[in-house]
Amino acid sequence: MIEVKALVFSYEKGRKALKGLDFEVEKGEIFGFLGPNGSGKSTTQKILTGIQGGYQGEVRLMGKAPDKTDRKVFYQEIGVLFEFPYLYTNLSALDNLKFFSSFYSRERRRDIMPLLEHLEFKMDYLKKPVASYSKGMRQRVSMARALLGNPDILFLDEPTSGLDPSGAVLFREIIEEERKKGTTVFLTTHNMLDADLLCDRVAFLAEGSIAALDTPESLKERYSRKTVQVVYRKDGERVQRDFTTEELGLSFPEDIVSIHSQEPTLEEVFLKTTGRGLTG
Ligand SMILES: Nc1ncnc2c1ncn2[C@@H]1O[C@H](COP(=O)(O)OP(=O)(O)OP(=O)(O)O)[C@@H](O)[C@H]1O
Repeated sequence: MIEVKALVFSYEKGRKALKGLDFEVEKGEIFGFLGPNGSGKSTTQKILTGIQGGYQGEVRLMGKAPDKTDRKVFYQEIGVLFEFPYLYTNLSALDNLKFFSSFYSRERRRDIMPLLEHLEFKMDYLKKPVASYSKGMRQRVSMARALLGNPDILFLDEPTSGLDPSGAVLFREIIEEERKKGTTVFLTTHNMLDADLLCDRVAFLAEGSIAALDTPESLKERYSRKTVQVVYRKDGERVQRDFTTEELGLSFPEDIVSIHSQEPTLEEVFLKTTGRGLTG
């Protein structure tokens, strides 16, 4: 669905924002694109969605170069939820969605009301201006806008940002449902939990290059310390120590308080792979 080969892009001469990206995303895959500020996520997203041209290398979405294909057709095929607000804040959710809906063909267009209900949008706000909505409510309308045309590829930038925990769970369920229908999802995020729970594969981006690309499970296994943290009591004292599983044996002699396996989090793997945190 998405093919990227040797993608290089510079905003200024002699300074590459993207230094040769290679990756492919299969149909129906949820692909995570993770990186700290300034690593090149937005640039990649702009190129993939046809907003930015002038790159070197090859980019194909459904076999077509996004900056050179017929825009009218292309924008029917993709759905976009980007971080910057792209709703008319003086209009209501209903008017925004009616307006955006008019761009889609009858076959693609989804009914607005069931979509908003599914996103648990508070209906008493339906006709109030978006400017009066909370961040979570705006995010629901933005997601409705992204899904309105039943896209083949869904671009999501920090989809759960501004949502409370139950809203985040709902959004993850909805993203999963989309994937089950065969939608390909390109997810840009700092949120390691979203990446871990949702993504089939993730790419770690650092300074314009992909530092690692694999399933969350494989990445974590690769950096697993293969130790178990045991808290036990010895001579009345609480002791905490890491043991290999062999060391531990089955007949651990002490009075065990708790045992924790030492699987790294995706965040720790990111730090090890790129040498940087996700936030700076
Ligand atoms: N319009 C622009 N003109 C010049 N340089 C730019 C422009 N936009 C981005 N850059 C530079 O390109 C590099 C990649 O930026 P990009 O916005 O793609 O990163 P990002 O990973 O999306 O960051 P963030 O998480 O902050 O959105 C950075 O060094 C940035 O300063």
